[in-house]
Amino acid sequence: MSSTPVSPAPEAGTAPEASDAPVLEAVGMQKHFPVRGGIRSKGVVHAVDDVDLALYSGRVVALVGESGSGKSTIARLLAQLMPVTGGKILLHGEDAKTKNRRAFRQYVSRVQMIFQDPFGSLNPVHPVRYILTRSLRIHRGRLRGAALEQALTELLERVQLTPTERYVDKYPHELSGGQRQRVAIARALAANPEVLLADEPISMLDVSIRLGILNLLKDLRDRLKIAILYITHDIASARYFADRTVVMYAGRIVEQGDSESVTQDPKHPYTQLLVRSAPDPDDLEARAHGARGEAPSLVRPPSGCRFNPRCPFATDLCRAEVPPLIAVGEGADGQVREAACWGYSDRPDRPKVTDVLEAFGERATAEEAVA
Ligand SMILES: Nc1ncnc2c1ncn2[C@@H]1O[C@H](COP(=O)(O)OP(=O)(O)OP(=O)(O)O)[C@@H](O)[C@H]1O
Repeated sequence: MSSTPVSPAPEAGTAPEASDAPVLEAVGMQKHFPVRGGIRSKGVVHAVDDVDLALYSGRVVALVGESGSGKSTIARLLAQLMPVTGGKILLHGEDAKTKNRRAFRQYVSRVQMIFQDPFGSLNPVHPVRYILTRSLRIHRGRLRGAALEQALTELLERVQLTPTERYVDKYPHELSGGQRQRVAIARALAANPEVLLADEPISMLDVSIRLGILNLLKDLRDRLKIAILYITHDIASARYFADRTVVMYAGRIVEQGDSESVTQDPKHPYTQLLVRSAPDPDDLEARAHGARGEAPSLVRPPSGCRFNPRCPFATDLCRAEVPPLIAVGEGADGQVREAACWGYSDRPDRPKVTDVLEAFGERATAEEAVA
C-alpha cells in the first residue's frame, strides 16, 4: 500500500495542554496468535510483546513501523475487539477488562476506531443520514425528532461536510474517498468518544486529500481534546500530525519520544533506516532486504533484539538479550526520549552504533571489493 507523505512541510503537531493522567493506557500488553496446522498447534505468532503506551487528552501519538510490526493489533486490542494475551488496558486508571455487556458498550462509546478503508467500513445500502442517526441512537439513546436532526447536522458540520443538505441523503458510493472518511469520522464522533484509534486513516486516500483529513483530526484533537492514536507507515505524516511518535519493530517498541526529535534525530538503527529512507518506503524495504534478508518470523522471533539480523552493528549481546527502553537524552518537548538498543547502554560489551546507512554503504563497498 502506498504511504506517500502528506506533506514534506516540517510542521510539528502543536502540543495543547494535556491533563497529567492518561485517558487510555496499555501496560505490558501482549498478543500471541496461535498458529494451527491440522489438529496440533504449531506455536504462536508473537504479534505484540511488552508494549506500554499512554494516550492523553488533546494529544496525538503516532504508531509507526513497517507492515506486520503489530500496529493494527495494538489498535484492535485497545478497542477490545479481541482479548490481550498478557498485560492490561486501563481507562482512566481502571482495568478496562469488560465485566458485562453494559460496561463494554460504555467502553466502546469512549474508545472509537476509524479504519483504513472508508468504503469497506460504511454500509453501502444506507445513506449518510441512516449511518449517522443509527450511531447517534446507539450511543445517545434518548435523541429523537428535532434533537436528533440537530445532532446529525452538528456531526456533518464538525467533519466539514457542508452545506450539510448536500451530503445527508447521499449513499457512500456517491461520495469521494475523503468524504467517505469524513462520514466514518462523524460516525465515530456520534459516540462522543474520548479516544480515537485511527488505523491508517489516510493511506487509501488520494494524496491530494490526505492533508485535509489529518487537519480535521488535528481540529478534533484541539477543539474536543480527543486523545488520538494515529497508525501509519509514513513517518513524515507522523512528524506533521503527532505530538509523540512510537516506533514498532516486529511486535516491540524500539523507540519513542516527541515526534520532532524521533523523526529528525533517530537513535535506534531501525528508526534511522525508516527515517533516512523516507519519503519512499519501498526504498526502505529494498535497502533492508538487500542489506540483510527478510523481516523476522514472528513465530520464532530472533533472540535478543528482534532487529539484530538486519542491524549492521549487532553484537553477541544484541543476539542474546532483549534490550530495554533506554533513555537517550531529552526531546524537543523536554521529556526523556527512549530507544531499545544496547548501543545506548553502559554495558562494556555494547555495540558501537553510528549511522546506519553509512554502515550499510560501507558494507556494500566492501562486498563489491571482494567480488
Ligand atoms: N488474527 C490473526 N491471526 C494470526 N496472526 C495474526 C492475526 N492478526 C495479525 N496477525 C499477525 O500479527 C502480526 C502483526 O500484524 P498487524 O496487522 O498488527 O501488523 P501491522 O503493523 O498493523 O501491519 P500492516 O501495516 O500491514 O497492517 C503479523 O505477523 C500478522 O500476520
